[in-house]
Parts: sequence; structure tokens; C-alpha cells
Amino acid sequence: MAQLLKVHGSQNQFFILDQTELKTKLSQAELVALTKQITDPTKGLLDGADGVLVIDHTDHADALGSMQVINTDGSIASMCGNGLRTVSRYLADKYHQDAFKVETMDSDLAVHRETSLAPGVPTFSVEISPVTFNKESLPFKNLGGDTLVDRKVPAFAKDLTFTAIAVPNPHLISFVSEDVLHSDLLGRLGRSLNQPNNYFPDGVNVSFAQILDHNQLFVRTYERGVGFTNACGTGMSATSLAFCLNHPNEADFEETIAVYNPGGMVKTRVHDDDGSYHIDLIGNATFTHQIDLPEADLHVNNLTRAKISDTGEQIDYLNFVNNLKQQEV
Ligand SMILES: N[C@@H](CCC[C@H](N)C(=O)O)C(=O)O
Repeated sequence: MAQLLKVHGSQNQFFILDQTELKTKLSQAELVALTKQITDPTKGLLDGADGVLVIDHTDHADALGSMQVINTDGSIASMCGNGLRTVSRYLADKYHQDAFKVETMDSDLAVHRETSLAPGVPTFSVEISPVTFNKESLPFKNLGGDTLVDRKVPAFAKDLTFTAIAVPNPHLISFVSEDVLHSDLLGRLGRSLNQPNNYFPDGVNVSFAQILDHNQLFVRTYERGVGFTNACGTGMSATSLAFCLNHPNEADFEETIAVYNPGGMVKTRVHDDDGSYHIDLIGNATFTHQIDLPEADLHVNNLTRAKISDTGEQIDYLNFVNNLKQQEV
């Protein structure tokens, strides 16, 4: 039998597949086919998900494993912050270690177990880096400069300013009013920049942020390869950096920033090492279900014999979210 886990970070939902536990690893084409099927809200399992996180062996020093991120549409992402927390918990439990690195597409990232955000809510901190702003690394074009930091882009919206940051997956960020946050602009912009367009040839994750207070944000994201998501970890990290850079009187480097999102809340800490930035992303790593199915079925993308068991962890996560709401009232 093979095993998958249904997991989430701030209710950004994924399936975890550990290739090292299989007799025969899935090929890349099989992984993509499985992702498109299992994450589909109607044809998949457990109302689908935003992607699949594939764990494999690594030979990199200090790393316990590697993580590949496959978005629900089958595209590959260089990073996933919420997903990395859940992969970190999986590897921490498997190898009985609380601090180590995980190999991702562009870099080996330091992760560690953190004090729980709430009872029964396993919590991990993950490094978000490398951070770049140049148009080649995002990539972007036709935006009138080599970087885009707190600048108006009338083609995107008349009265808003935008910041583009790669962490290393690409993010476009704007600080907006509550009305704009809940308008249809984010969806329209996200959709148009994630089909063939004149600005972001590889697409881009688009986040709108509302400043709630000093070192406090609410962030909503339209994700590349996914659409609207409950939360985007790299998006909230990139937005925290933009918060420190563009609103220096309202946000502090090296201090904890609370980032609320439709799926809950995470904490970030933005570090400035002489103009080179990295971010700590701290939040839940919840396993909601275990799925057992014959390994042969995974290879042919047949989910009909999957046996699903509930871990019971979601109740504790929802208590954590309900307590956040009570604190806000
Ligand atoms: N939800 C993720 C980001 C997933 C990748 C993204 N859709 C992309 O294509 O860059 C996160 O938590 O960071």
C-alpha cells in the first residue's frame, strides 16, 4: 500500500507524496497527472487542494529531503511557504529532528519546529529566500524599469502602487483599502496576469494587503497555477518585506509581523542583512487526513480504492482560528 497525506498551512491545502516510500517512484508525467486529478475539487479526493508536495531523497549537506511543488494546473512552482512547513513537519517526525534544511528548486532552506501557535496546532518556521527584485528573475517586462517597487502601474489599476518581488517564486503586491481588498479587482488582475500577457511571461502570484495596525496585515492572494487560495505563504512573506520597505513607519524589520489571511494567521519576521533580505515564515503545519491506496493505482491515477482516515487535527486548528476571530471582536 502507498500513503498520501492531506495537509494544510493556513488552510492552503496540499497532498504530500513521499516518493522514498514507494517501491517504484512516480515519473514526472505521472506526478503531474496525479496532481491534476487528485487536487480537482470534483474529480479528486477530499474536495481537492491547491497542489501536491513531492518529497524525495537529497544528497545536500544538512538537508533531510527535497520538496517539489506542483500547482493544481500541473505547473511547477520553485517554492511554497505554507507547503514547506507541512513538509518540514513530515520530515521532522520521520527522522526525529527538529531543525534541518530542505532542498527546494533554487536553494536549501533552514526550517525548525516552533512553539505551537495554539494547543494541538503543530507549528514550524521556514526560511523564505533568496529574495530578488530584478526584472530578469521575476521575470517581468514592459513595466518601465529594472525593478518595480511601490510604483503606479496604470495598466493594472489607476490609483494603486505595486511592488514585484521574487522569493524566488514571483509575487506582485499592492497595499489597498478594505473596499478594494474585497472588490473584484484582485480576481480580474490575477486572472489576466496568469494567461498570456505583456508583463509577466511566466505568470505571477498577486496579493492585495490591508494594513490593520503596526506590524499587522491582512493578505489575500490570487495564485499562479491555482486561483484564489486561503493563504499563500511566499505571498505573505513577500508582502511583509514590501510592508517594511514601503511603509517603514508601520512595520519593523527583525520584529514579528502578524499576517491574517482567509485561512487563519501566520507570523513573519523580515531580516535585512545590508540590503540582502530573507524572511522567517511561522505558522501551522496541520495533517488532516491519511490516504491509503495500492501503489499501482497511483501510477495509473486511479483513486477509486483510496481509503481515507481523518486525523482529528482540524478541530484544534479551527479552535485556533475561532479564537483569532474572538480577539478581533
Ligand atoms: N501557496 C504557495 C505558493 C505556491 C506556488 C505558487 N502558486 C506559484 O506558482 O508560485 C505558498 O504557500 O507559498
